[in-house]
Amino acid sequence: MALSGGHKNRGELRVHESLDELKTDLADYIAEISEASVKERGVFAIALSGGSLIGLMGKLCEAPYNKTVDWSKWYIFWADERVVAKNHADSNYKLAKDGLLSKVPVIPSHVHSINDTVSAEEAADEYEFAIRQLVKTRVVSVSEISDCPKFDLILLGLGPDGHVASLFPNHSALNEKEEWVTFITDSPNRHRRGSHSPCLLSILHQT
Ligand SMILES: O=C(O)[C@H](O)[C@@H](O)[C@H](O)[C@H](O)COP(=O)(O)O
Repeated sequence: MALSGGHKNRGELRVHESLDELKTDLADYIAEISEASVKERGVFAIALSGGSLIGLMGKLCEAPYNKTVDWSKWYIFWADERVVAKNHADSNYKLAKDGLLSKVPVIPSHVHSINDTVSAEEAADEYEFAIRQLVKTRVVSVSEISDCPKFDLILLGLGPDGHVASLFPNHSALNEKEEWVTFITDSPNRHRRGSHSPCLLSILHQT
């Protein structure tokens, strides 16, 4: 693994020689952050996205992580979700459930998926409300400089055009300042995944 970067406060860039090395490093990294959060706050709040991420997290389902990670302290959220049923092939919840959550002992009530039985607008409002409640009880921390939620870890893939979650470069959704969760009606992602997944929900604010 090569490390580069070094810009103050810009984080660290890790370049891996192989997919296997990347998967191991990612599992180690997540396990480390989880342990530190549980030690400091008693819980670990993680937000997932879709794409290749869940496949890359696969080692967490294997030894030693499946036994050493304190799964009972995990609270799981989605950085973005498609407006499809939870059992639809395009659902980011289904992706995570099949590839990770059904294979480790997370507590079902700690899995905060987006409601697929109401309209997308209602689901966004409901999700924001749920996060606000969990900020109040400090399951999700709060930013020191605003009232925005601060997850212990947000894992995002990066699309070829630079999009993360369902936030695309220059999209008007990037100007949203008030809502924590929003319904994006004209996401370019719909063209990538086909007409079954026209819209997405994204958590916008994290400081
Ligand atoms: O719902 C989605 O499509 C994802 O949340 C999306 O934001 C993904 O993370 C990026 O498109 C990167 O995808 P890859 O990891 O497959 O490159």
